Amino acid sequence: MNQLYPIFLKLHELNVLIVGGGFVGTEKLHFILKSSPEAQVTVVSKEFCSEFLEIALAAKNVTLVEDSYQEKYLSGKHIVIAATDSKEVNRQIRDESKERFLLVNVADTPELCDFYLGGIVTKGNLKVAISTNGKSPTAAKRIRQLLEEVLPEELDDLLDNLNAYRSTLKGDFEYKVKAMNEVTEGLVKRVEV
Ligand SMILES: C[C@@]1(CC(=O)O)c2cc3[nH]c(cc4nc(cc5[nH]c(cc(n2)[C@H]1CCC(=O)O)[C@@](C)(CC(=O)O)[C@@H]5CCC(=O)O)C(CC(=O)O)=C4CCC(=O)O)c(CCC(=O)O)c3CC(=O)O
Ligand SMILES: NC(=O)C1=CN([C@@H]2O[C@H](COP(=O)(O)OP(=O)(O)OC[C@H]3O[C@@H](n4cnc5c(N)ncnc54)[C@H](O)[C@@H]3O)[C@@H](O)[C@H]2O)C=CC1
Repeated sequence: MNQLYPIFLKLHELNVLIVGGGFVGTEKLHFILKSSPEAQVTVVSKEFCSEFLEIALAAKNVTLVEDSYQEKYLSGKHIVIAATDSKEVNRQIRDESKERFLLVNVADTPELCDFYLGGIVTKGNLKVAISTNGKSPTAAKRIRQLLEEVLPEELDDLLDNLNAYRSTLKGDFEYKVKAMNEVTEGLVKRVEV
């Protein structure tokens, strides 16, 4: 059983540190920005690969620091992603993050992660996050691609309409729950064949 608990973070209001601007750092930044284009991210790396720079420089709130990792870079951060190619440096980042009670992801070592990044599908206001419990990141990618294709764009109109209806409802909480459940009943009804 997958016992991870997903939460939806306001990365445009939190400070993320990524250490390592190579292949893995690029992948992580790409998917963070795809889901949260205004995420506030600082990236510390000895060097940055060209794909990384392309993505980072086009983003709104990404700050680059060309340096070796030092503990001082944890200051003011909420979330840390260690993506260097050195196990020792990744371990140091993890240990120093834990001392500060920061949430940390070590891309190459699931056992050292407080959280995993997942496959993410966004359709307007709807967001679906996919986790395979670290069993197969490639499966998470494929399921993400599948859902991106099958979930209709109109789902966002549905959410807008439901939100408009919700704000017209007068009455107590119980009444609102009943009204919202009634109007959405058709969404989960099996189609009779
Ligand atoms: C545990 C986790 C920790 C974390 O990184 O957060 C982790 C760990 C590792 N990934 C590895 C490899 C690959 N990762 C991907 C892709 C993705 N990896 C992502 C998440 C996660 N990867 C977390 C678990 C998520 C879950 O529960 O499923 C995704 C979903 C999200 C994201 O990265 O943003 C993103 C797809 C995004 C998308 O497309 O939507 C591909 C495929 C590809 O790139 O095409 C490969 C190559 C093929 C393969 O190995 O499967 C390795 C081996 C490294 C080595 O051998 O050196 C490890 C380490 C290990 O498992 O030991
Ligand atoms: N979780 C995932 O999705 C995946 C994880 N991995 C693992 O991730 C690790 C990183 O691999 P790559 O990104 O391909 O390596 P890479 O060599 O492309 O990038 C490493 C980056 O870390 C930087 N760096 C190294 N030491 C540093 C230090 N002390 N301070 C700051 N920056 C430093 C380098 O300058 C470079 O930019 C590998 O151990 C690999 O096994 C690999 C593939 C997928």
